[in-house]
Amino acid sequence: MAEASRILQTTLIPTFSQNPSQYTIKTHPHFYSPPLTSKKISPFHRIRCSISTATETATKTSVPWGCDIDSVENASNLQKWLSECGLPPQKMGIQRVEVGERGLVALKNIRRGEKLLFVPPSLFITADSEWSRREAGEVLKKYNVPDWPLLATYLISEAGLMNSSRWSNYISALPRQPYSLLYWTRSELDGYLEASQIRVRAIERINDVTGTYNDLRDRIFSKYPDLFPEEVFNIESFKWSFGILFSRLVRLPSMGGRVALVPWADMLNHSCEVETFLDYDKSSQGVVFTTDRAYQPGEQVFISYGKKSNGELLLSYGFVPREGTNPRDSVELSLSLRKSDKCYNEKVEALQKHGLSTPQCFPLQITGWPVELMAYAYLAVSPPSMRSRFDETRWRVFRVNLKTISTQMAAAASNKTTSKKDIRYPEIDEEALQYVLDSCEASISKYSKFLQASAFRFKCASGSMDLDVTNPKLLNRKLFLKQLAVDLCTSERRILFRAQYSLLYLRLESFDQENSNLLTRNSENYFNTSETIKRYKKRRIEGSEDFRWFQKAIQVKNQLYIVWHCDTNGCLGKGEGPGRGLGDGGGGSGALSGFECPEQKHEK
Ligand SMILES: C[S@@+](CC[C@H](N)C(=O)[O-])C[C@H]1O[C@@H](n2cnc3c(N)ncnc32)[C@H](O)[C@@H]1O
Repeated sequence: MAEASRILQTTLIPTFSQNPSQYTIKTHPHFYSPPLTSKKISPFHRIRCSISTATETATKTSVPWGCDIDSVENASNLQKWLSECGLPPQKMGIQRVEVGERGLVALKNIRRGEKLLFVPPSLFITADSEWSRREAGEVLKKYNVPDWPLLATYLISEAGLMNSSRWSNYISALPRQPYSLLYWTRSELDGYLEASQIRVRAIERINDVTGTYNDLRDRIFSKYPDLFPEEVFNIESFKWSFGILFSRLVRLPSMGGRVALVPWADMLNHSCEVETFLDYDKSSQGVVFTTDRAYQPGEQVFISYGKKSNGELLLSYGFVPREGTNPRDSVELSLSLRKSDKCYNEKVEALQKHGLSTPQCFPLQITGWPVELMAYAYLAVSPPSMRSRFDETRWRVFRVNLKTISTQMAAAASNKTTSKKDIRYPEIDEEALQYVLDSCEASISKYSKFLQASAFRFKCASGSMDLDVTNPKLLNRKLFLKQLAVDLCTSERRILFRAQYSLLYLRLESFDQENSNLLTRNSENYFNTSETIKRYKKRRIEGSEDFRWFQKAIQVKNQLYIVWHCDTNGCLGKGEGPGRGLGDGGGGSGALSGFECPEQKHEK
């Protein structure tokens, strides 16, 4: 299934929430997803974002410029034109590729550590680029329009001039209609991405784009209709230009973080397996990247778009990497205070002091989560008797407790022995763990509901339609969007399963001192062997709380096994141990690496 999304890659929009949560995963200084509006430099931070995406019609219109997303012909013309304009001879050529539709492919042997591209600044499009219609540019500057809306308008202005624009060869090679989240209807977002927090971010972005366009129209375009005619400067063309910026704009660290469209360099596709990124090279005076692996002729050359989660990649670039290949993958877990909490208001205040709110999203990664998540959980479960400790001092105490928990988590993740004295938690620790577990479970069940329903519908659809999934043009739009959503939800649910497993492990450790030796000595089989269950039964009364926990852990462990082995590949491959499928880059040691399930033994 992930195959379809690999073939049908889309162009989507990146982060430009005006108040990004402090807990969003930091991104790489690369293909850039900055705020659309900047409070510092722009009067546009007042932009109205009340427009809803509730249009129920899928996009009917597309702009009259650009090309089909897989048109190599237009891209070859682009290369020819760029060479005439000073692009030096390249070791790569544009071709149709398996990953990303079009991409740059090695024409010769390329060594590791080699510098490639050398696109000179005269070929960049930046906020300072000269406008073919000078008066239009002057008007926008007079209104101090920030970089993003300025560049979006610039692109439309040049595109509208067709062949008389200096950039016509570049614009002709850009996709006419990126498969952008901007083109998803509200009901598609609600229906396919309900379980994922990406849905909310997509809606915010759509509203931001629409709000920005409305603001430009009301404040500027309507006053200069000759310079900004509505036939050209309309919401469709803005969706297009923002879609292009979101998926192609580059931030250049060596140019002080300047953002630019860099023709040719923006034909490179992303791989989670490389780390190299585009930057300006002062010595050669051009945009370059340095390969971090060798390529043979015919191989596609990749760069990294940054340390982004699968959700962020979908949001910004319209694709979901192949399952288990993104070591930076993360999922946002939403935590909130209970409305019935007697100390609700005091707790909200305490959260505010730390820049948090209710609900609050925290990124869970395969390797862990921010300490603030557990601090939040502590606060959420604190009884009224702890009222005096909701303040900052108490918050620090929470963090101290968290150190113990983090140590335990790390130990759980590497199957290492933990010292017994660390394992004792006060009552509230267990409650806090339970609170996070409940949130994980609630989130998992949303994902499972969607995935189960999708699996059923896919079965029905593929039975009734003869779908050629290798041809994007033949694939039904809805099936395609749903497949992207399935890929995303599958990867996000796996991280939640992992977190749930780690929490269960901790919970078991915390209230079963007696068995900690057994646990650490024999952790590989702790959740699985009948031997362990027998020992447990001997020591514990069946039906006791910790026995129930133990059963639950086995259940989760089995779920994980199924998810990692059957969901993705549909088979249990030799050497595909659970640690592998967790996005640890294929070499990391996941909490479950080394665990063996009966099925796996059988497979071997
Ligand atoms: C900077 S452009 C790269 C060039 C693009 N393939 C083209 O033909 O114009 C970014 C877009 O390429 C596609 N892309 C990049 N990396 C990809 C990947 N690993 N898998 C699928 N699509 C990818 C996505 O559509 C993304 O929005």
